[in-house]
Amino acid sequence: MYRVLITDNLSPAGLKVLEDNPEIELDIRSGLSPEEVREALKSADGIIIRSATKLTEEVLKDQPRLKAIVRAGVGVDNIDRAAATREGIVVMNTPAGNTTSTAEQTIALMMSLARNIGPAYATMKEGKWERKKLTGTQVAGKTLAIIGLGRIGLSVAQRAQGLEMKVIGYDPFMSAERAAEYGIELYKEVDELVKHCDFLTVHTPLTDETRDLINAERIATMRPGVRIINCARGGIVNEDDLADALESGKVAGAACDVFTQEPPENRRLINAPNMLATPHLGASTDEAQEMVALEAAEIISDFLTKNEIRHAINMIPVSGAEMADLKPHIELGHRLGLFLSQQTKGSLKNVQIQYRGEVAEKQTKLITSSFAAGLLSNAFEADVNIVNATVFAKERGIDISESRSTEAGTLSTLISATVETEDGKCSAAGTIFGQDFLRLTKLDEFYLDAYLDGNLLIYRHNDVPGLIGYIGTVLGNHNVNIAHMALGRLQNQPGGEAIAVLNVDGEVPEAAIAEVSSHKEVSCVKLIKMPPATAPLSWLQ
Ligand SMILES: NC(=O)C1=CN([C@@H]2O[C@H](COP(=O)(O)OP(=O)(O)OC[C@H]3O[C@@H](n4cnc5c(N)ncnc54)[C@H](O)[C@@H]3O)[C@@H](O)[C@H]2O)C=CC1
Ligand SMILES: O=C(O)C(=O)COP(=O)(O)O
Repeated sequence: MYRVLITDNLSPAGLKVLEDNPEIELDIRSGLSPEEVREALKSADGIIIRSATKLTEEVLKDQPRLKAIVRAGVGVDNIDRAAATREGIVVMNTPAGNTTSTAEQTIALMMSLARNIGPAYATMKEGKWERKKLTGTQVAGKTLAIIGLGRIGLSVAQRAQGLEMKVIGYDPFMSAERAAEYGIELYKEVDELVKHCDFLTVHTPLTDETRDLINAERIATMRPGVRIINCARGGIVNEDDLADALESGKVAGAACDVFTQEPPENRRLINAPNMLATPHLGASTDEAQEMVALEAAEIISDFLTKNEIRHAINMIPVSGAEMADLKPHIELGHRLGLFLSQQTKGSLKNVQIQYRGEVAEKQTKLITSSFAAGLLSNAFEADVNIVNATVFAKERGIDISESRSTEAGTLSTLISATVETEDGKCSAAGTIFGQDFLRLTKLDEFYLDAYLDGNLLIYRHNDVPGLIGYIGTVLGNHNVNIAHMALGRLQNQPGGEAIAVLNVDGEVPEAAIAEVSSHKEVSCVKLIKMPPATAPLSWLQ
């Protein structure tokens, strides 16, 4: 049974999907302190949040059970993404469900600013009738500047065009041709754009580049009487600079749905003249909430029960069907990594992985991550998995590169890995027989056909008669049963160097290893421990 924690208000439609899933148990709590969220997460496989719950590094640290965070909405700035990745937790969101509602909120705020709806209502409540003072401005024929032409920005553009506004925009990731298809005149510089508008709205995420994007310097270059709207994230428009500009009258009106601190304790901006504020209501419609809740519920269920990764922020997305197809390859990658971690000595420098044949057409990045997880799994106390392994490798200066060729060799699929340490190089290659029989097909320069599970006794030897009998007798004397044996000869030639990989049942006593090593034709004896064939990866069930 998977346990899903929900700490923010989620629409009943989404809750029902989860309640109806027999594999999921819900833990719904709200108003938790960060410490309480941390405690509650200890017994959760996944969590669904909106913008109120803050998943900081402290909250996410040491949460071995937690596998996924789903944000029922767009913004993930309340989640420490780097910390989640390090802890091996997948972060996913529901990007499209609240686009229309947030665009409508932006238009509603723009119209309210244009027609002084806020002060008109407030003064009426006070018993006043101030018609002249509250004369507004028409939006038709005016220019709206949109910064950030993503889902919401474009949706605002379409609506504004319906209101007969001219729309200009800035987005470094949008081409002028594509902007033109939406009837938007694209500016190359934000500094130029802000000079040419009557209304300005921001629809970017909050990043290092967008923090304080609208500041005193840029406001100074704007048309007098410009009106500014922020329905994206607090901090994209500098709050103090906006308050100054409202007080001076340079900005005729501003509307914010989002704030650097929510709820805002600093009331200066809220109390500034001609300021309209709403408490982060962009996505708060029945329709948007139902859509994001349903999608969040599906995402967490499909992730936990089918390994599907949808709308991931810190990983490559993969559908359930793709994951089912990838599963044996991910297992093989992991086992090759685990195998090589025990074969090599000295600190790791770099790793090269080569994908050949059918596997080269798949999401090899995930297989590489899985290989890295296997390679590093014995090196860390923390759980190393497909989400965090390459981050750990990078942090340790281990360079992992991959190459692909769809041209098949003798095997239809082949994953080969070479690990270089300060002590030298070691390589191994593997394939999949049938659906999911994993095989080691090459070890250094020796071709063979060995299992990749259980206890493997490996030794190098000279290819002489009688050796197999000797090894069998030694192991037999120590009550060790041989389940499978694979031999590989250098260039497949008799009488030269050879390697043996023996699958043995149970442990091999030190004395047996010493006896095998003592044979004059034998060298490099090693016992490698692999998981049983039937043990799936804990993060891939
Ligand atoms: N008020 C509310 O309740 C809601 C707020 N939001 C917020 O609205 C914002 C936009 O959301 P979506 O349109 O869904 O995201 P999106 O990812 O579709 O669009 C963001 C756009 O910003 C652009 N961008 C990134 N850096 C930029 C920069 N430095 N300058 C100009 N453009 C830049 C990107 O190229 C992209 O086109 C997000 O911050 C999101 O958190 C979203 C939903 C509800
Ligand atoms: O989706 C977003 O980015 C939002 O800002 C909506 O936030 P909410 O889910 O309403 O707390």
